[in-house]
Amino acid sequence: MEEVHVSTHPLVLHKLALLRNELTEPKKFRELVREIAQLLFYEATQDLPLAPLTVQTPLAPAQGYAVADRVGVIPILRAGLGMAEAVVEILPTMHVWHLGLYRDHETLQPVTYYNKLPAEPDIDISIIVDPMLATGGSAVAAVDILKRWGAKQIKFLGLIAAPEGVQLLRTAHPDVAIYLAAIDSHLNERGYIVPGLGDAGDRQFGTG
Ligand SMILES: O=P(O)(O)OC[C@H]1O[C@H](OP(=O)(O)OP(=O)(O)O)[C@H](O)[C@@H]1O
Ligand SMILES: O=c1cc[nH]c(=O)[nH]1
Ligand SMILES: [Mg+2]
Repeated sequence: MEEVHVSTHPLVLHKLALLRNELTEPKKFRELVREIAQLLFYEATQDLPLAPLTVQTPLAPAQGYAVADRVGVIPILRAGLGMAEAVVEILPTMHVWHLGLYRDHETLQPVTYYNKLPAEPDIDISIIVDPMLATGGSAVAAVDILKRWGAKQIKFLGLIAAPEGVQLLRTAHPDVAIYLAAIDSHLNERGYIVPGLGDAGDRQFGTG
């Protein structure tokens, strides 16, 4: 069973409070999503394998390292887009494969509307990014799709989860490590995380 990592980093906690604030407007909200995603990505990539290499400095050869595995980020549209752009800034060699899933407002079940994965997996580590892990239906569906595709090592990177979503994802896919900024109290009757931050897609894109 993989771990659930909930960040305790002061910068993450500081920025998370700003992100939750209902007065934070979309421009600032997108900036905070980007910054928190980068901090969590740093934590989620602590175990990336390295290959040694030699570089020539202006003075002498120096021992260095390069990330050895091919890493891919899979944003769940729409809300995962800002997180994907943020992590690619840190590791520009990453491939980005988009998955479109939305949650039906009545049934709360995920509906797949876009899948841009290539025929064969071309990455060693797949990192799914989506700010909200609510019922967990979307995350489980995304992992199902990646596993059917042939992905071996999968991580989930989110901002805020409900206990229900963490439980569902861990039960369905115990081999997926989960990285979060917070696990909140519960889901309300409409499937929203409480206290959460509202609708992450709407708050990033000014819709809703
Ligand atoms: O854990 P779940 O209950 O499946 O809910 C989480 C999903 O809901 C949100 O997406 P939404 O359906 O609002 O789509 P959007 O990103 O296009 O706004 C969120 O970004 C997750 O993808
Ligand atoms: O609280 C929630 C739950 C699902 N999706 C969101 O954007 N927010
Ligand atoms: Mg939404």
